[in-house]
Amino acid sequence: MAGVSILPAEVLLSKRVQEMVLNGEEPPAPYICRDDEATEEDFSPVSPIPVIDLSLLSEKNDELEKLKSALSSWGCFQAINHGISSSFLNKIRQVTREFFEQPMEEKKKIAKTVVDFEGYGADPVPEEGQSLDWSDRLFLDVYPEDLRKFKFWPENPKPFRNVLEEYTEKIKKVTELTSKAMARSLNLEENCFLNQFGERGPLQARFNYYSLCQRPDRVLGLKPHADGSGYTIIYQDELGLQVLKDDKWLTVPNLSQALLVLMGDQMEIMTNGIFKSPVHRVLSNAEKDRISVAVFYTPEGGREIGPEDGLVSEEKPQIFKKVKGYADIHFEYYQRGMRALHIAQV
Ligand SMILES: O=C(O)CCC(=O)C(=O)O
Ligand SMILES: [Fe+2]
Repeated sequence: MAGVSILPAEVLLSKRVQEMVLNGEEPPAPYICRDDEATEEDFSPVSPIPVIDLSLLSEKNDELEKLKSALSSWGCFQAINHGISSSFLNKIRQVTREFFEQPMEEKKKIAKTVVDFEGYGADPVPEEGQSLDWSDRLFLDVYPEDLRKFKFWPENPKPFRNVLEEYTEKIKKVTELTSKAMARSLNLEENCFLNQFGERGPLQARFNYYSLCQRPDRVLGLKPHADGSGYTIIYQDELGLQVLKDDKWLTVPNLSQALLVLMGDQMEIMTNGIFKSPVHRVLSNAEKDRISVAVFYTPEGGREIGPEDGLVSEEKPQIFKKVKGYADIHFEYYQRGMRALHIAQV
């Protein structure tokens, strides 16, 4: 292979993918993670991920049943009528795109190091042998408000900060509505999941920029993983996200008004395995760049979470035990390219 890179991941991760693309560089070896011939499957038609109308979930009706079925089989659904207008979603899209379009010097004002989480850059360096993602990120803690570190919030584009503050408030409402509806769909007291998350259950926003790639058959925008969150709410502006279902990669449709609600491992634990935390990944694309904004909703770190009592019985034995600090354990495994859910198994 021409131009095999001997640069260690630390060095590569201190350089932005967007810079390499602008310089016309081919993906260096640590990014190469695919030599399969999966490209035909890659561009398979979008899949029938259930669409749930959040405005219909306040009553007991078919929509609740649909929600339960979606989360038990797919582990995700496309939420519509979630209370965030398309014009506001457009604003989030615009400030995200404008942020990444700025010159590198501007973005580097809020650069993170390769060991940090918050700020602009790449994920922390994974364990040796793990491939790198063909994407750049801006990661920010957005809730609770007193945990915001404004030194990492972009000053430009100017509206970024206000738009993100408003988006956080709106997403917080979506999590309240969704958490209650999920509980009711399982015949549980509606606040049970919210109580497990805790009042200060954090929201973290990850703005992802997936640059064009001339070798989409060799790299991934984001490697296969399941989220360590309670659940994650994703806005995307182009196709690329795929969910693994019955051993097949299925593309999440790009509905302009929808938000994808995707279960993380901690909801799988809290529902005693009824809701599934799906493995997902993001493809690279040679023709269209892509942004997504993923907001992770996670139980407070110091709290013990576990299966709801109402979901455990003689017929449905407890399959997960109570765990604390799961997100950190998840991350350690993620860095090794592994899932962590087994550590919570009984
Ligand atoms: O970019 C996406 O659509 C998904 C992002 C994602 O899975 C993540 O940030 O964990
Ligand atoms: Fe994810």
